[in-house]
Amino acid sequence: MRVAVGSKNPAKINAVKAAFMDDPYEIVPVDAESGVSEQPMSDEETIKGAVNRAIQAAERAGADIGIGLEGGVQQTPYGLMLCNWGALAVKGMDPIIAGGARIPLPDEIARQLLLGAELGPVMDEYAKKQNVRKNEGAIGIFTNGQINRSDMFTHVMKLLAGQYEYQMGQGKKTV
Ligand SMILES: O=P(O)(O)OP(=O)(O)OP(=O)(O)OC[C@H]1O[C@@H](n2cnc3c(O)ncnc32)[C@H](O)[C@@H]1O
Ligand SMILES: [Mg+2]
Repeated sequence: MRVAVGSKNPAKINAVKAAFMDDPYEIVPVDAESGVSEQPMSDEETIKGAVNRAIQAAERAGADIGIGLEGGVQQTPYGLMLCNWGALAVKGMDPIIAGGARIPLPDEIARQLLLGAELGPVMDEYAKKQNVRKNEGAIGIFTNGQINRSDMFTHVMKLLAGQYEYQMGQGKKTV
């Protein structure tokens, strides 16, 4: 079964591989547009990005299942939180969604995002590293390496794959 992932980011692709490890699955990374801003600023926008990527990835790769993983931030009374969402799309079914772990961003990072900067470059400058977004991610830096971006997306992927299996088991039909 072909599983298309709407991203070429290794932190995301590794997470999809971890959830669809078994033989019948072939993982196909493809470029897909999120259709939302480069830096989504709410859960709603981030979910929309994940769903758009999932649908487009499945279409572009002619795959049975499309996966979209999207990172963003959400303002809360406790600070600007990192938020991450995943979507799994199968033709004829409503997209399945699942959210990732969240932590507040330090004020110094939040301030820059609220002024319009993107988290990727802000994190590289802060950590004095390159491509943090493709490696440990902001979540890896701010959890002292306890949970990296791939771990976090792996959890999201298990939430997606598990809901998909459950719905299939309940006899939900695809058209
Ligand atoms: O190639 P794609 O799949 O687009 O992967 P990406 O790393 O750009 O990831 P997203 O588009 O999902 O994330 C939206 C923005 O937030 C940044 N971002 C999200 N989570 C991050 C993290 O954990 N560490 C660093 N940057 C992150 C990312 O660089 C983008 O600017
Ligand atoms: Mg991006």
